[in-house]
Amino acid sequence: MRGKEERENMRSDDGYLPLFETRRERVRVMAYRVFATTVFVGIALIWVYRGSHIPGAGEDGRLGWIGMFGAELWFGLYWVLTQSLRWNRTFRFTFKDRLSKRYENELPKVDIFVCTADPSIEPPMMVINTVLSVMAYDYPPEKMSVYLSDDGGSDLTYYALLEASFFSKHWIPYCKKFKVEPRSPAAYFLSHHHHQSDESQDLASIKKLYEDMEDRITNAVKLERIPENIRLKHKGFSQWNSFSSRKDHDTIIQILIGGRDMAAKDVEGCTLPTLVYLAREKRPQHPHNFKAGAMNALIRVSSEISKGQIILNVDCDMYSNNSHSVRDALCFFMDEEKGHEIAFVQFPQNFDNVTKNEIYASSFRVMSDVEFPGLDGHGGPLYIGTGCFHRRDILCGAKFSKESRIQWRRENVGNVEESVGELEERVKGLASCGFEDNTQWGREVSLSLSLSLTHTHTQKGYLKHEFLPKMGLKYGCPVEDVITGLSIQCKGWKSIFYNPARKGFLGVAPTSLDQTLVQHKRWSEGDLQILLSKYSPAWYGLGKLSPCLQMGYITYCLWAPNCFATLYYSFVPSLYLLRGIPLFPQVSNPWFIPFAYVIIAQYTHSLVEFLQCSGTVLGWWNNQRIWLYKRTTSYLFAFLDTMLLLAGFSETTFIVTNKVSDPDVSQRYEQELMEFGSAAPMFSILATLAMLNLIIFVVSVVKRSVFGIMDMQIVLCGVLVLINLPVYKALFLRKDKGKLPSSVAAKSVLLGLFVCTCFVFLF
Ligand SMILES: O=c1ccn([C@@H]2O[C@H](COP(=O)(O)OP(=O)(O)O[C@H]3O[C@H](CO)[C@@H](O)[C@H](O)[C@H]3O)[C@@H](O)[C@H]2O)c(=O)[nH]1
Ligand SMILES: [Mn+2]
Repeated sequence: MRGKEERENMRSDDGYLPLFETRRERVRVMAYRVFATTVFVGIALIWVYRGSHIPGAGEDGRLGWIGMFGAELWFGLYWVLTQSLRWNRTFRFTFKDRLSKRYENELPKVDIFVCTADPSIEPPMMVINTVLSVMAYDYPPEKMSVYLSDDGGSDLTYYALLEASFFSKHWIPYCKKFKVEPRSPAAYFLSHHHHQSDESQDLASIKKLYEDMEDRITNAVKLERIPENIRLKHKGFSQWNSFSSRKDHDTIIQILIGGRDMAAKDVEGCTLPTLVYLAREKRPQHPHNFKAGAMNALIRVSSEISKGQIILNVDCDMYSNNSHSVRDALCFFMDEEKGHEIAFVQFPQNFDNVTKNEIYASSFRVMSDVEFPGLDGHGGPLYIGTGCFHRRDILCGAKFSKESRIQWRRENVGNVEESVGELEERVKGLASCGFEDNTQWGREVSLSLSLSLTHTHTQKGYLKHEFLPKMGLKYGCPVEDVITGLSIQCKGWKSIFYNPARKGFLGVAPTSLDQTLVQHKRWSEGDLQILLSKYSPAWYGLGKLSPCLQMGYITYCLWAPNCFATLYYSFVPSLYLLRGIPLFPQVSNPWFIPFAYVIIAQYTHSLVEFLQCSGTVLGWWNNQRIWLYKRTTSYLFAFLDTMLLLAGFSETTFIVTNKVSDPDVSQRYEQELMEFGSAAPMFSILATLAMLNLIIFVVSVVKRSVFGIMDMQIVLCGVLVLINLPVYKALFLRKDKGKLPSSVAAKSVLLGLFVCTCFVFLF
């Protein structure tokens, strides 16, 4: 691989060795650029053909033709945008040995934020496995603090964390002794069947401890309450005495390990990382701003307890799979030459429950292996929420200046005399829901919100805590992460994408079609809102981001509007087939060549790219299906909802993804059987489109002699039928609970027939 890549800064002239290295592909990128140019010529020829062959007024198919022209213009222009992601792939490599040689005694403090929101769909056992995995990082424990933000305000989650704090005293020394990977106990026990003999004794006993803890927690979860004896033993539970509901309660905070009192030691006598539970105050009349609100409360609370200069954020389902990730991230931040420009280091989102052929396209392979390295070549990837290291000062709004260098100092925060109890009382106010009124925290995303917010900085606590120019994560957008990262990059900061061979984080991907589509609706809706907001990469980013990075952002922001061209393509040519009106050139026509070339070249390229990202052929095919489904449902709904939001008829929501599923749903997931199981409106759209194409395909095959001239239209219709096979199965053949209900079957058949009949006879 090496010869083909250009390697930067191996060693500068003065003999200085950098902490990380950057490699850019050269040969491959050049080859790709040539290929892309030929595809572009093809696309341009298609446009020329469409533009020069529009049927005259009154002729059959004029409207349909103009629509095709519109769709192909859109597809072509969108394709141009996506080229930015493939133009300059860049890969990063770290030198952790150099880091420890130079800085082992001056490593900065790191605060780790884990967010959870609902114990019923984010089980406490999963949450504490994530917490334990990050507590066990290979990093000086006295410099590490782990905060769990619980938007569910659940005493069950709190109880689980309390149990985890005891278990960590055994788990962390065990991990260090045997250099365990991964350091999430559940994942470790699952993957470790073989082990050395001297380890097996220890393994058996630590496993026993874990399972006992698991029993206690799952029992409490089943009972939905904490056993009385435990409740009485730990004073922390008293904070739930005044609790009325998860939407209405005081701040609950508990420093379980550490803080001022560094007495907490593990069984080997080593210090443990600080561990804090936080459920910020919630009141029904106060918008809580979802994850962004939780993160901002964490930023403030941690600034009084530990004030780590580096902040790592993970979702509660994303355990650390690599105990060196903190050191990897620091290699970027602490690099003497380039480190001071870097605002955040984003790891890819990987999942440990993706099946071989990823039926819901949830592995994001191409995104992690192609698109994000591509963005990294233009100034840095997007911030995508979990698995991201930030510099605290920048996350809080620091401006970029070329000269500024970072001081990696260890600060002692607060008053050393203060007891843990006093400290807890003091920081409670920082997590109250009124704290941010009249401050710059999370300020405006424009849209509807911007008008109602004022920018005065008069609140006392605000000034007192020196948060004046600081802001944190942005509110009002369902993808708080992307918009926050964008605003940081617009200030001139760089970001880094780091994708090591041993994955940094592993999470839980959705296991049903419904969840996948809802998640993508949230994402595409949020991205579209960004495009229309004050921070639009198109306008606001002008001159602040490199043009290629702007294009990269816009590709994601245009997910939602993408629905129209795809919807059009997925039924209009088929309907015209029924009427015998051709919308594509015949095979014998020279204009057929650009169509054939673009389609074949693009699909071959996408397949090869997917295989190079270690996917399977069937996985690629499944990806195409989900691509179609997202565009015809999630994106459409996201577009409509955004319009309603703009018109002031709806509010931003955040539907948390379910991380547990019934055993039979899981079983079908393992078998890669698509899970429908409800009559959701999105499924009706999918089923109707599928039925429509099936009906037309059958009719046109039967009457093949009549329609023989329209090969491309038949092929398109046939491919749509082929890709929809799982839908037909779910409509008519399956008996299990994951099938489509018969009401959807009836509706889609009737609607399909109705549309076809109307089209043939009425127009
Ligand atoms: O009111 C809320 C809602 C969510 N969360 C947490 O936010 C995280 C992400 O939620 P999830 O339902 O898992 O959404 P995903 O679509 O998987 O999340 C991706 O997309 C989100 C933006 O849409 C980002 O916030 C996430 O970091 C990113 O991983 C989870 O840990 C939740 O517990 C909260 O803390 N408070
Ligand atoms: Mn998630």
